[in-house]
Amino acid sequence: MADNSSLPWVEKYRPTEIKDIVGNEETVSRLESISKDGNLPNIIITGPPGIGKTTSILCLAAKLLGPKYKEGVYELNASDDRTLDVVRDKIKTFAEKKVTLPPGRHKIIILDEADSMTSGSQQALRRIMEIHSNTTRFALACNQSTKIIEPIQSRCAVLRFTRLSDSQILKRLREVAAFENVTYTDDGMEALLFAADGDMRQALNNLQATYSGFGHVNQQNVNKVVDIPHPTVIKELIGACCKGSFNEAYPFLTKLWKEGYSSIDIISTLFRITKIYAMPEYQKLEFLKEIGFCNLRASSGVNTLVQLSGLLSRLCIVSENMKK
Ligand SMILES: Nc1ncnc2c1ncn2[C@@H]1O[C@H](COP(=O)(O)OP(=O)(O)OP(=O)(O)O)[C@@H](O)[C@H]1O
Repeated sequence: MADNSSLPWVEKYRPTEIKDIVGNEETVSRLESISKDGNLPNIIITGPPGIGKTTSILCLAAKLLGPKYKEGVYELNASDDRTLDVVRDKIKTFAEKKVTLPPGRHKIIILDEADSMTSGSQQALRRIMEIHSNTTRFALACNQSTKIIEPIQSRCAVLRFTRLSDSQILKRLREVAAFENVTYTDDGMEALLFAADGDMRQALNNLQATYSGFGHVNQQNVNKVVDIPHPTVIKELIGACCKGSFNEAYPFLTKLWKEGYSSIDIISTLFRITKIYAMPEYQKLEFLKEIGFCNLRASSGVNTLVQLSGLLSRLCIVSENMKK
């Protein structure tokens, strides 16, 4: 057996069979039926990063082609050159190559992050797709299907993946932790889930980074590894705003600012924690509204400490008004 002890855990624990893919049950069951009847259409799998899109395609290709996988699959990753010439050249050459496959099976071309390809490359792809439809199928993974040109979209079955739930990620983290003899606390796992925000790759990477850096996974160690504003600091900040105390809230903001977090980092963590923070419904709605406006300004380029301070003051005013 190959020694895979030095592999990153995301690779070591990458599912090799469709049934082991966590979450997105409906889409995964469609892949399962494609793998059984063997009738693979051209497909686009779309959704946020780190949730199993590429893994699903690899599992499907392995199931469909079995021992012919090496000969019958051509994978071009985002890190490979995928300029117009390469698409015309390499992909076309593979599509034209004669490979003897089991009856009813097709060669498969896998393109990761297909939405990062230029529209010229995509146009070339579309032609190849058309010409070689008898022998070759395409499986494209992307974050945004809208960035794939219409003519390709209309030739493909589009399968959507969504972020994984905390409980789905937690179950997987526990399994991996057990295999790797990782000791952890519940708050350590919670911190991993919060930082991952539905991204399994991120969760596994942070689990491994925390364990290899500190030998134990607890909240404190996870927060040293993950690069998001410290949730405890944000909670304290929200608590101070709920009391209507700007003077108490402001030092938490300047602490995060000095640590180098951007407005968007701070606002998005503020948003996620406010959503689950225990406070009266009306106050939460007002907080979320203000955070939304601030996010709008920050994403249109107005991302100064003054803006964020203004947000704090508005949150405090909401809380003060509620006391009346
Ligand atoms: N649904 C899942 N079930 C089990 N493991 C998963 C799942 N999603 C992600 N992983 C783990 O995360 C790693 C990365 O997953 P994958 O490459 O499939 O993500 P992706 O959705 O294609 O992301 P990207 O859009 O960034 O390419 C896998 O090797 C696997 O270890």
